Amino acid sequence: MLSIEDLTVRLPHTARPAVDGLSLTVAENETVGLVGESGSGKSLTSRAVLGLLPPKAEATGKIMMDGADVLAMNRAELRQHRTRSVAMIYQDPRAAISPFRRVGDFLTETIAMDRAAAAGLLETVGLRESHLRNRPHELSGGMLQRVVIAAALAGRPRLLLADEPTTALDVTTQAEIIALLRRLRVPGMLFVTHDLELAATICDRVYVMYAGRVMETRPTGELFRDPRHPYTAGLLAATPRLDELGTLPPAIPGRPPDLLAHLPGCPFAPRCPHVLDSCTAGVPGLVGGVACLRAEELCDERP
Ligand SMILES: Nc1ncnc2c1ncn2[C@@H]1O[C@H](COP(=O)(O)OP(=O)(O)OP(=O)(O)O)[C@@H](O)[C@H]1O
Repeated sequence: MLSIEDLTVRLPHTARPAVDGLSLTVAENETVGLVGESGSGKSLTSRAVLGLLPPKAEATGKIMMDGADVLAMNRAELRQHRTRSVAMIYQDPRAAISPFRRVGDFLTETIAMDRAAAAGLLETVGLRESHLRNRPHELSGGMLQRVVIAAALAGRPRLLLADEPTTALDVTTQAEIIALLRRLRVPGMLFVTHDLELAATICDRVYVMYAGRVMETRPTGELFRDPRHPYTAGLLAATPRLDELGTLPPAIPGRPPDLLAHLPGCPFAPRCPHVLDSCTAGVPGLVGGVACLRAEELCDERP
């Protein structure tokens, strides 16, 4: 359904691309995660799929959605693409709806549907027809995210792009929204999050991204049982676990590089506990879903 091939996005006045040669696919009936720390290029990637890059950003590569290249679409094609083909839900639902408009007006005017259809959609996302009369401040963050999801579903999109859709919500509401997204069964979903654990609850496959590049991509279960890239292993080790409350997990030392840093070789090398001189000599390609020169050797060393 979605096939991104060698996508590179450069922003003005930067030393390296914010998205650097990224390839990714989402097949029919698949939920795919795009996971990484802040600044790794996840949001730019999902915005590129919508054809919504910042002004002056230069994108190369291909973003094929059901056979059509998003990067080559004209305005009319993009409009069609953004309603019928892909829809996006963002982190903050309050930013998506004007505080002065009633839910019903938002759905019927923005999305051009009648009230009966709007009421039907609200029901689909677990709200009632009476919520059509509410203004945003009368609803909780979770209810408002349901309204935004209803709006995203209106054009019956093939692909739902969910960019940190639960990050602004409390844990219980987060679980409800995840359950709703699973239940909706949109034909395909790209789920963007910094939270590897959360990705595991909903995604079939995960792409782990760092400094604009894919570090590791494998089916979710495998990635969790047996992370092969030192970055994935670091992210997993840094995730707080419910059964170990009270102890802080070890964070990956250092910080992700900014876009002004030149990065010869593996971008994770400066933070990697297994770095060798050869790691900075050239950029490692993805082999068996892992972009690490030492992946096999490290795997063999493990107990
Ligand atoms: N409009 C913009 N103008 C300038 N720089 C930008 C813009 N959008 C993103 N960037 C930069 O591009 C890089 C990738 O950003 P992006 O938002 O895609 O990362 P992310 O992984 O989604 O992180 P976060 O979770 O913090 O949003 C960052 O260094 C960011 O500062």
